[in-house]
Amino acid sequence: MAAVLRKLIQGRLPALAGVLCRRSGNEGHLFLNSSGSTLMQPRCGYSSPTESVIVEMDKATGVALLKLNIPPVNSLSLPLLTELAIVLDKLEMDKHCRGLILTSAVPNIFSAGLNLFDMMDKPNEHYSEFWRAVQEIWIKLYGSSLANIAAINGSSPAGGCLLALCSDYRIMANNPHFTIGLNETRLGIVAPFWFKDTLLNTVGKRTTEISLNLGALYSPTEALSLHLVDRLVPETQLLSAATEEMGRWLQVPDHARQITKSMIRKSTLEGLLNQREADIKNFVEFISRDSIQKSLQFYAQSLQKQKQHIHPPSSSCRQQISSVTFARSPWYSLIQRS
Ligand SMILES: CC/C=C\CC/C=C/CC(=O)SCCNC(=O)CCNC(=O)[C@H](O)C(C)(C)COP(=O)(O)OP(=O)(O)OC[C@H]1O[C@@H](n2cnc3c(N)ncnc32)[C@H](O)[C@@H]1OP(=O)(O)O
Repeated sequence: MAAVLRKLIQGRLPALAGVLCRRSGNEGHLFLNSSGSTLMQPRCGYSSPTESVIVEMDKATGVALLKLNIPPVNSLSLPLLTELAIVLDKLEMDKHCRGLILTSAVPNIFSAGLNLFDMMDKPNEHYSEFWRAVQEIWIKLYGSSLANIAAINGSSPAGGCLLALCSDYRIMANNPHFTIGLNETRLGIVAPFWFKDTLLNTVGKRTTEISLNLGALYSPTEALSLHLVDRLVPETQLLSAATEEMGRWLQVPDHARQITKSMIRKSTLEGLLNQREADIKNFVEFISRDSIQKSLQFYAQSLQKQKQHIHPPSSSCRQQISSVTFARSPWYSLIQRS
């Protein structure tokens, strides 16, 4: 099987070289680097030095529960992305690990998406390093050989939604106060093509068109109806539901599931793998523009102002927002006030 997977990556999926390939046996794990050469990796534990990524490994089932743990909102900062990348590599290398459940240790928030302050008022070198780290996480999660289930236990805008979209299956806590979606346009920024492709592969073209253009954030019920998530459960049952669902995925032999997953996601992954440097250059050029910086600053400030001055919208006001939910959008609040 190792030979089949290696051939698949080196030959038929050349651009996926660098995405992990696993093999059984006593000799450890096989990692194919971007030049196609093999590196032996020792087996290791999953400590994250700052505890910003907590991993609880169930040795009996081979399922790792990974909790993001950066209060207040699990924003994806450069240090968090770096730690997450290390943990994901370790899990991928562990031959006992077959499945990953991604969730949050922060109450009511899955992830607030990319850390706004990593995209503001920084030198271009920082933007470049940050964006490479964002790309890396997407490549590792979307290209993971593990069965991957997102247990979405809170709001999940923008990059937070992307994390969830990388999973094979999404279960969300059915709490009407939570929202999920790619809301980038609401910040005056643009979801990159690989964010768009990940959404497109999940919900189809028409929903992608509406969601991305409007920067829509959806309630769990709306997200379910659009197939942005696969199932809703009461908050208290989220982890047991994710564990039960994982059992279904692990009934399938790993090699068959992994090759099938590669086949389905290959072209999307190649879209970025073939032009990573150009994508970084594009991001740096875009994010460093004065107009974009002003937009982000305004957005970050309004998040803070919202907390200081604005009460949550009344239920009648929320109903008016209706199917495209802009709840929690500082822009919406500012429009309402003016
Ligand atoms: C060519 C391509 C170009 C560009 C592509 C770039 C792509 C970007 C994708 C992204 O992910 S952009 C980030 C988008 N994220 C958001 O819009 C989320 C904004 N946050 C919220 O809506 C809310 O904070 C929340 C629903 C997540 C949580 O609400 P709540 O529990 O009420 O917390 P607060 O709003 O009071 O926030 C607490 C604290 O956290 C700060 N914060 C919130 N989000 C972020 C963030 N993304 N990055 C950094 N910091 C964030 C917020 O300002 C508060 O800070 P305090 O100092 O006031 O405590």
